[in-house]
Amino acid sequence: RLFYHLRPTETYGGVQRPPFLPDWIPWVGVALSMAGGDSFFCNVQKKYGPCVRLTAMGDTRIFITSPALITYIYKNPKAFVFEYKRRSIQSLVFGMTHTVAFSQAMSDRLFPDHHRALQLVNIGELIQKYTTQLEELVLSKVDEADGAEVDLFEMVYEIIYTASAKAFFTPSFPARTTFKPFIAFDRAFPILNLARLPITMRSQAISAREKILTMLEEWWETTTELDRAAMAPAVCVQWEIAKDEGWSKRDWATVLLAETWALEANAPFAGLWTVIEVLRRPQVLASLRAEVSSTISKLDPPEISTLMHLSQPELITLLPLLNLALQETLRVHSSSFSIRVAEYDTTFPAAVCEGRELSVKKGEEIICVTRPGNIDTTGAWGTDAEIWDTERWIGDDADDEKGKARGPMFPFGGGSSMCEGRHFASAEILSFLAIFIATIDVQVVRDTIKADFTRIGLGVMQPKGELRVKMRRRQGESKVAA
Ligand code: HEM
Repeated sequence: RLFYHLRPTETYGGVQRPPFLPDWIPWVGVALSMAGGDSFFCNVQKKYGPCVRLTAMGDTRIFITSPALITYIYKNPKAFVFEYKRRSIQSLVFGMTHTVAFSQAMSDRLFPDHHRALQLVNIGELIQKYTTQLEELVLSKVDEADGAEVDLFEMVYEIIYTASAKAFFTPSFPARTTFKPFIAFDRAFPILNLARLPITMRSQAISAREKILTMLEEWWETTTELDRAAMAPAVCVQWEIAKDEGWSKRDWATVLLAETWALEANAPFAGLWTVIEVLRRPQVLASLRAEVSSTISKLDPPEISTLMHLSQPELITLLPLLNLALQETLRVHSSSFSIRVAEYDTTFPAAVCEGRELSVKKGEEIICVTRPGNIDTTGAWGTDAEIWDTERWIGDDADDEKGKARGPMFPFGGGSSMCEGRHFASAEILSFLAIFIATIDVQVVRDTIKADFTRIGLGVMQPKGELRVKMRRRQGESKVAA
């Protein structure tokens, strides 16, 4: 630190550069501190401001933590671009051939067509397919458990994984056999993403990826033309491009893997965290149950199935409390790094940088660290920002006497690269929560669940620990059981 303070202030084009944070471990830099918990970025922000340069795992990049600066980045998509990173992740992490990942077809067709296919107007049927799968799975799993002790974490993850994968990729998708290999690939994701790690240190992670790619490739070979036509619109549009461009079977499998990861890496954990938080608060559970029951009673027929098959906007309107519980989960349990690359030399204006301009060089990577703003107890969300509390959303605005402090949050990123799957994800999680709350009685036996900070920056955080429960179908819910 002393060394840092003795260095003259660095400038570029006459403008001050973002301060460079010192570190002591060559190459690894601050990576270990970063993965140690929330205090790292909170302390950095307090000491050096909302924009710093850090070295972690061989890369020096700009990290920004203030909502004002993050919003500025999202509002300037021509200056700060995600596309290059999206292509390189497709190649580095999912294993696509470099020439295909950087081909014209990706930018001209795949990215825009995929974006369109996931818009709200195009996912109605997909949501129906998902909820049909989900309903069957939830009820059969709970009947199977029949009061015996189970690991709720594993059960919920497997249910959402299976229902969403079968909705996207048709019931032919081998959810049962790919489940564990997919988890192994997901665990390998952070290592695969380290471009500068020597290949020998990435070999285990690459094997995990190759295993799931082979399974996806072999499954695709068994699908019929009818199956292929019944895939989610987002899959169909990409398959058309793969055929037109003559991509290899392996490259096509990497597209399927990227789709599976987008689908399964965040949403199931958002559902799971909401269940965990609700089970820890019996009063919240009672209010949510009352909301779901009262909504079901007004439907025709008055059954959980009718509720689950509503559209995403209808679910949000009819289940406002449940939606607030989900929003609170996204606030407290997400940790996203939204990555952009500077297209040209530019300057962050003083107005969004605590009164001083900071220069950015062409090609530099900028990481929008979205979490500190959500949980900073001295920030916009108030002194209890670290606590999951649906009450903070009640009331018209932050000044309302019932309402608590509220600030901005970016669980789905922002600007032109905002998450394309957010509408599907919201319907997916809400209908899962509705059926879980309406149909199941849960008795928690052991809850040692905590957040795993080692996966910082990858979206909804993953839980570690155990959630052992006993569960049964709720008594007296004949309409539901029907
Ligand atoms: C709770 C669930 C989810 C969360 C929290 C989440 C979060 C995010 C975040 C933070 C980004 C980066 C945005 C940015 O940098 O501005 C992103 C991008 C993306 N997400 Fe999601 N996501 C979720 C579910 C999904 C689902 C279900 C899909 C699709 C099946 C999906 C598809 C995508 C795609 C394609 C992108 C890249 C967008 C682009 O480059 O333009 N996501 N997501």
